[in-house]
Amino acid sequence: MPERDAIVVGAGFTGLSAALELVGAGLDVLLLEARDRVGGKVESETLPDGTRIDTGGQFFCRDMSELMALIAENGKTPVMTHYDGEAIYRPPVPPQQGFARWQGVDALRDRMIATDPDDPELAKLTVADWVARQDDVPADVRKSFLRLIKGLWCRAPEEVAFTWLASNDRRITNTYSEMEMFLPGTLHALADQLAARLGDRLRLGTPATGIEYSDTSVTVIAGDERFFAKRVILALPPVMIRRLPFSPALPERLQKALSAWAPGLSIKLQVTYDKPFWRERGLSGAVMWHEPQGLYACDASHDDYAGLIVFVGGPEAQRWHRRPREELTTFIREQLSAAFGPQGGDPRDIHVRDWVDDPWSGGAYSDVVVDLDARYAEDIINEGVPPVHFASSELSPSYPGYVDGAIVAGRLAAARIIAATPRSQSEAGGD
Ligand SMILES: Cc1cc2nc3c(=O)[nH]c(=O)nc-3n(C[C@H](O)[C@H](O)[C@H](O)COP(=O)(O)OP(=O)(O)OC[C@H]3O[C@@H](n4cnc5c(N)ncnc54)[C@H](O)[C@@H]3O)c2cc1C
Repeated sequence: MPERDAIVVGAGFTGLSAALELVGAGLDVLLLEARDRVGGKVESETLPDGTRIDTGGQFFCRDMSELMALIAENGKTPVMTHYDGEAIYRPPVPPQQGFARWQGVDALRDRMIATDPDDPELAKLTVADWVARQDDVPADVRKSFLRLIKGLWCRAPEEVAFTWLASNDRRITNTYSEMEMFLPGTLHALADQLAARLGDRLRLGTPATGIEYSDTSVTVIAGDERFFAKRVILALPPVMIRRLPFSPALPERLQKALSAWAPGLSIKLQVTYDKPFWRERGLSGAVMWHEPQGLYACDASHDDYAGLIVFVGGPEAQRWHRRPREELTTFIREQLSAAFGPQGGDPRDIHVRDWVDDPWSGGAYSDVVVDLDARYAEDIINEGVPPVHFASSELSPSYPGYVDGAIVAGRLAAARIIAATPRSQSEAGGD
């Protein structure tokens, strides 16, 4: 049987970045993807008016250097997210009070980041436990912080492990808003462009259904087919890795590390209007909901397209996932009408992408650690069991949970394989 240097499973930004890096080093690589498209949690759809929209990952900022470089290399030009004007707070508060509240949330985040990772007092706390202990902080700031966790990490703060969140946040170092810009032609189009460089090294519609491994080789089973390689990178989020059967079974500590994670719960809605009417009223289009918790809206207009994105995260997303779609769109119309007046509740179109329990992503925006005993889960997964390697945005040393983190994680996993591959071999392969 022909044995490749490496197989990469999963063609999100992690897998695409890993595969391109390996090909660049001259290795013989095959990338297997379950879906009939690449991009993973970066995907797109076309609205009835012909506008292509990102229904998954979309935004970035100039601090995210790997993604910025990739965008530039691929000849794409970002547009700035429109933030001029006042944000709306729901229920309403005077803008200055709302701003002060968010400054308080930022300070609380800084306090979290500054905690000692080795403090045994913190080891068994959930995020909600830790916030409850910050009793010198005003109650509305603490509530907004919890709202942020639901909206950004898409799980109840009563579940999320505090030391994991603090460690995660230490690696998210942007000074500009992470939603500073986006690509008008979609970020997903960039994933397509990367995939095109792989040619027939990419196989779509080929879900891995099992992994067999020894010290020196790996077999990836995909239904009736078997693919052989010296090494494999499973470029999948932890919740998706643990669905795969391994033979022999993974070491117990690795199984425990993989089971420490829960998928995020999120729904992304794209609400299209005839024009960005809020701008005429001096509004930015951003809406921060204190209640219901886990909702956030921002302006996603560009060129001739006018629209808002509404994110629903955490328990609120779980609740709507179980209800009929029409009830969700009615609820969103009501929320936007309450925020912007009747025009807000009368959009031209509402597109809904529900990521809760997604069959190939598990959830979104990323997996989070909910096992309070799993302090070293990321290190253990990153070690892997060579020749089986693991990579995903969640496991990145920078911007975990973001597309930039996925690129970094994929390249790092590829670097481990390249380092372990004899030099003559990596020089002999490739294009
Ligand atoms: C709604 C939403 C909004 C987001 N917003 C942003 C944002 O604005 N900015 C930002 O930076 N990030 C954002 N993110 C997060 C970002 O998209 C992810 O962190 C990143 O794309 C993850 O990349 P990945 O390659 O690690 O994982 P994934 O994208 O999950 O890729 C894993 C791939 O593996 C495939 N797969 C799964 N199981 C198998 C199998 N058994 N066999 C073969 N293939 C398999 C999947 O189909 C998928 O293609 C958002 C995500 C979502 C969903």
